[in-house]
Amino acid sequence: MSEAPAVAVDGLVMRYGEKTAVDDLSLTVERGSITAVLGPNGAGKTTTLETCEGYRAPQSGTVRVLGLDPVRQRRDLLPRIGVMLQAGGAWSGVRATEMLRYVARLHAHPHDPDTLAERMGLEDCGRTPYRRLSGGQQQRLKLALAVVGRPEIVFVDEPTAGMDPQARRNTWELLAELRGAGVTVVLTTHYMDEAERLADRIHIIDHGRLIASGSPLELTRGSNAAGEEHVATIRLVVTRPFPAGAPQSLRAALGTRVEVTQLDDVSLLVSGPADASTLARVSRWCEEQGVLPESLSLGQRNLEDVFLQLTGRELAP
Ligand SMILES: Nc1ncnc2c1ncn2[C@@H]1O[C@H](COP(=O)(O)OP(=O)(O)OP(=O)(O)O)[C@@H](O)[C@H]1O
Repeated sequence: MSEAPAVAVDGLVMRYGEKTAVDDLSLTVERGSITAVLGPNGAGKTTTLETCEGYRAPQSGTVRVLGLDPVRQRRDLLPRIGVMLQAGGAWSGVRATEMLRYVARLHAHPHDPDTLAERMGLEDCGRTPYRRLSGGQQQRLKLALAVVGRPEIVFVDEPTAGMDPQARRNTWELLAELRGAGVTVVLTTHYMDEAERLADRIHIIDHGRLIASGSPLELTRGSNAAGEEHVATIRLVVTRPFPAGAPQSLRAALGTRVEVTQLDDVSLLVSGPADASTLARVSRWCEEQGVLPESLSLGQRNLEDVFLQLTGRELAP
C-alpha cells in the first residue's frame, strides 16, 4: 500500500455561527515538502491548520494527517507532529530555556534544547520570562518548541510575523533544513516572498476556498488560452479614472495573447508574453484614450500578481 500523504483535506467546511470560514476546501500536502497555505487575513488558513492539528473537528468533510484522524487518533498523532500556534503556546512567566527543556523531556528523541536555543538565537534570553521576550523572540521560541521533539510534520502558523529580516532568514533556513531532514513543513503566511522563496508547493486560499495550487514557478508562469507562458506583467497606474470599457479596449490594442485585469479606477495589470514593444503600445493606447500614466512598469509576474488576477484584490494586509 502506498504511503498516505502528509496531509489530506477533503471537502472541509468550517463555520463560526453564520460565518463560513472554510468552504469545501480540498488539498493535499506531500511528505517531505514545504507547503505554504497563502491567503489574505481571514481567508481561513488558521482554521484549516487548527483542524489538521486536531484542535477543531471538521463540521463537514475529512482531514487526515499522516493517514490518521487528528481528533479520533490524537494520542497516536500528537508525538509525531509539531505545532507553532499564532497566539499562545507558552506560559507567560516561564523562562525560554526552561520551557524548551521541559518540552524536550516530553519526547522520546528530542533535539538538544541548548543547541536548538543557540540555533534560534535565543541563547541570550534563556532566563527571560516569556512575556518579557520581544515579539520576534517569542516567535523563535515557539518555533523551537514546535520542532524540539523531532516531529515528522510541523505546522507553523505565520512563522515570521513580527521578526526582523535576519531572524526571518534564520527561520527560513531552519525550515529548509527540516525539509532536508525529511520533515514535512506546512506553513501559513500572507507574505508572498516567504511562500515564493521557501515553498515547494503553494495553496492559495481566499474566503475559505482554494483558488490556485502549484509550485511557485507553475503559479507565477501561468499560461494564457493559447498555452503561452505568462512571463511578464505590466502595471499601469493613471492619474484619472479610466474611461468605461478600458480593459477590453486595451486588450484589443494589444492582441489576444495578453490578459488585462482592471484592479481599480486608476490601475490595471497586463500579463502575458509582454516585452518593451507591448509597453510602447500601452503608452500609445494611453495617449489615444487621453489618460495620463502616473506609472508604467514591466516586471516578472509574482504571486501578488497571480492573486490580483484571480481575485481583483491585493494580497498584502
Ligand atoms: N473563534 C472564531 N469565532 C468567530 N469567527 C472566527 C473565529 N475564528 C476565526 N473566525 C473568522 O473566520 C474567518 C477565517 O479566520 P482564520 O483565522 O481561519 O483566517 P486566517 O486566514 O488564518 O486569517 P489571519 O491571516 O488573519 O490569521 C475570519 O473571517 C475570522 O474572522
